[in-house]
Parts: sequence; structure tokens; C-alpha cells
Amino acid sequence: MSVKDVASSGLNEIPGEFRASWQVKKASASNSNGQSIPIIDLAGLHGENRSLIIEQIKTASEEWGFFQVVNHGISPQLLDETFQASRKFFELPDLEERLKKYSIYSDKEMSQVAKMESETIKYPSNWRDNMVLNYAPNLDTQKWPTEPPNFIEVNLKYNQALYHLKKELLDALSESLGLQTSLLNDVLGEGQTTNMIYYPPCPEPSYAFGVKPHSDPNSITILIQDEVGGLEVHDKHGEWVQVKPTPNAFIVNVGDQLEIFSNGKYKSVEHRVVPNHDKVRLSIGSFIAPGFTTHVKPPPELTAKQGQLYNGCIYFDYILKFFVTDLKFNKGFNKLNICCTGCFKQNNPSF
Ligand SMILES: O=C(O)CCC(=O)C(=O)O
Ligand SMILES: [Fe+2]
Repeated sequence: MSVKDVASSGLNEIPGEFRASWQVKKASASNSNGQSIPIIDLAGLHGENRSLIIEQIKTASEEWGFFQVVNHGISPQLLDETFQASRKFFELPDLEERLKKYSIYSDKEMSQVAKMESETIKYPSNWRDNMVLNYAPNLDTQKWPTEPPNFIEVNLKYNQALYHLKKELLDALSESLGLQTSLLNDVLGEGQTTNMIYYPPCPEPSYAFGVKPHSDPNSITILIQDEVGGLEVHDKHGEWVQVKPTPNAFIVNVGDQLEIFSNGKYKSVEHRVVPNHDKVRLSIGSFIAPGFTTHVKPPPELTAKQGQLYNGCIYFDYILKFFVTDLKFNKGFNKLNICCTGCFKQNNPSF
């Protein structure tokens, strides 16, 4: 059953499958020092504001691993249309069947991973439904939902716009690390997978997770949320801080591959989603990732001072470890020792 169907069956309590054994306290939008997730205005990124904006991106990435961007060049109208198409998709009848049909893992490799995931991970389930659209490098709109009728058209436009924005962001991040402008996009920017998420209202929001605490395994994530809120970030003092819903803003966060590539200068921080008692929440997150065969390791420019703090890693090996082991929820996650080229495949010959 879809989580939406569970939620709309008139329960007063959440079923055990979704229940956390501890209470989750909802966070506010600033920490006890009064600090909140930075909002960066990208207007003038290609003019005289560039160095100032890059400095802000650098500070936000070092201090938080998360920031929001406004004036990013994607029209509010396109954002609106994309949210509407997503909402309509989740509100069509027979959602469960549709989610199965448009399998969340449409790549061959990823379906193997999904199988192992379901066999090995025993955590309370996320209080959400989601559907993934692969955009790059393998665009195959035949696997995208055909209803509502404008779904493919709108999501193609959205993903094209996002693909442009991710290059702008990776270029700026590259410069913020003192690297040649296109280096990050070349190494970390090949893949784009867009995750549409529907969080139904939850009868006991303080005992459930929309998404459990995790860090993102990819390069960077570019996400848009509606006005409901619920995304929380674990800050460097150990406090949870809410990402304040900001109209038409994108949330950008550092993923594990950028942490590795930056030799730990930028951290991929834990975040979670707390459900809402009364309202549906929608978010659309685009995971930007290296190609599966890309070897991600810090470049010499970033290891001169401190040495290489992170081992190199083939992205596919990393993803397998992420899904198959406790890595997914950071248990025993020693990022310094995480990878040795090919070791996962050697230990798991069936892959
Ligand atoms: O819905 C959100 O705000 C965040 C979702 C998320 O963290 C994820 O899908 O990795
Ligand atoms: Fe995430």
C-alpha cells in the first residue's frame, strides 16, 4: 500500500512499521546562537557580484553544508507547474500501482541494489511516497508517467532548467574551492535523478520520520520544497535546524562525493524530514551525481597542505555500500576509510 493510502485510511496511530521508538522534537529555523541556514542571492552571478557570491557559497558550505538560493533564473511559473504536475500524479487513483509501474529504480544496476536494500535494512519506513525520474546520463521518458497528461512535458522542462542550474552551482563551488571552474561539473556532475516526494499528513508526527536522518551519497542535491516545511539539518553544534520554507528558493546541499572530492573541506551533513499533522508536503529533489564508473578522489590542489584525507572511490562501489550496509544511516560510517577501489565488487562477486 502507498503511504498516502495508509494515511487516508483514518488512523489515529501510525502503524508499527513506521513508528520510531523515541520522540522526535520538531526544530525551529535557527539554532541557539540565533543562526539559520544561509540564503544566497544569485543575482549578478555573472557580473560584478560573482566573487562575493562565491565567498558566500564557500562560507555556507564550510559552516553548514546547506544553503538556499534565490534569483537562480528558473521561473516561478515553471516551479508552480512542476509542483502541480507532481501533486496531480500522487493524487491520481491507484497510486500504489503507478509507483510499482514507474519503478523507483529503473536502471538495471539500481534494481539489484534495491533488492539487496530490502533484504538487509530493517528500519522503520519513511512516512512518504516517492517516484524517481532519471534524467541524465540516461534519459528515457518512456519510463516516466504519462498522467497527468502534461507530466512529461513539464518535467522535461524542469529537468533541463535544473541541469543548467547544477552547472552554475558546480562551477561556483569549484571556484569556491580554488579549482578550475569546470572541474567539479566534469567529475561530479554527470548524473541527474529527480525524486518527487509526497509526504501525507501524519497522525503522530513526533513518532515518525518523513525521511530518517541520513546524508546524501551523491555530489550535491538541489531541492525545492513547498510552504509546509519539515526538512531539518544537523548543524555543527549538534542541533537540528529547520530549513525555512522560502518562496521559489532552491535548497542546495553538499553530498558525500563532494565531501570526498573536497578532501573534507565541505561536509555532507545529516538531515531528516519531520512529517506534518495536518498538511500534505511536497518536495522535489534532484540528485546530482558522478557517473557510476567515475573514480572520485581529492585532486592534488586540495591535498597539498593536509595530505589526502579520503581514499579514492568508484562511485558505483560507494552507492552499493551506501544502500547495502548501515552506511545509509551513518552507523559506523567512517568516511575516511570508506573506499578502496573495487573492494565491494571483489567481496560480492555476484555483482
Ligand atoms: O524532502 C526533503 O525536504 C528532503 C528529502 C531528502 O533528504 C532526500 O530525499 O534525500
Ligand atoms: Fe537527503
